Amino acid sequence: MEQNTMQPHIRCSKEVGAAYAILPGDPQRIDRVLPFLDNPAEISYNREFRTAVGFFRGIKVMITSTGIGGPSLGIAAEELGKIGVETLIRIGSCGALQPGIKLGDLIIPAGAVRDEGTSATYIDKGYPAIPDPVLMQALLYCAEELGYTYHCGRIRSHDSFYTDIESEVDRFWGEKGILASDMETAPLFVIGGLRNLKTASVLNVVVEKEGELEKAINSYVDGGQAILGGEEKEIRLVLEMIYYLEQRKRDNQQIYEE
Ligand SMILES: O=P(O)(O)O[C@H]1O[C@H](CO)[C@@H](O)[C@H]1O
Ligand SMILES: O=c1cc[nH]c(=O)[nH]1
Repeated sequence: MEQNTMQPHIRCSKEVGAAYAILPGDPQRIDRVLPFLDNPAEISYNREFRTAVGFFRGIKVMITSTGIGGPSLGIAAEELGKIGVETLIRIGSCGALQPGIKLGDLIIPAGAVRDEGTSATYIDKGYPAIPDPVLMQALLYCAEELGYTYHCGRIRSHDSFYTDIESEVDRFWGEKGILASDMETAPLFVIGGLRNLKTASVLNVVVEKEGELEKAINSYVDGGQAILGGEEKEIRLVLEMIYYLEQRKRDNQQIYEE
């Protein structure tokens, strides 16, 4: 498919001209990113895929929601790659699997257990679900600079919420040192690796370990303060990281040209 072809699901083409895409699951999270940007504009909304563009300190970014789960994340990531996006960073929510991780803390995944179906349709489970190392290093640096509480380590991406064994499964992975669960990070990392896209993820904790899942997610939707604070931090962190990367690129170019 030609790169400038209108993509069937995200309904965007190469005309957008952004190298960076920020990926919330929830289309409404885009409303909380737009106040950080200059000249923000929504450019498409089809199914769960809502896209807006804007500028952060002069850098063009697009924000595309991916919906819930690996299949729709996979469609969004593939179509974004086809229109020339090079770097995809998820801003998601997650449930903590370790004690001491609090609502609104940030998780920076260094890898993800591939406990979902989408990435398995691409390649054997032995293929690692890991972020781009440069992006991860930049996220850690910027989180330190911003003074945010974060936890970096392994997470798990899953496909189900309400099976009869959810709590046992969570306990199992918690005992293996897994920090948190979400549904899209592993397929994002795997598809990124296979398609030569740079990927990373930042997750906001919306359920504490063995917390009441439904109550906690209702509280997020209803505007729970700690959780919304975490969301604002993940947005700011990712934007600062994009700026930091662009500054570094510019400095390196200057050194090269001198
Ligand atoms: O808040 P988002 O980014 O959608 O992420 C999490 O929330 C959804 C489930 O409530 C899943 O998509 C999960 O990964
Ligand atoms: O356990 C959880 C909690 C929030 N979101 C998820 O994807 N999983």
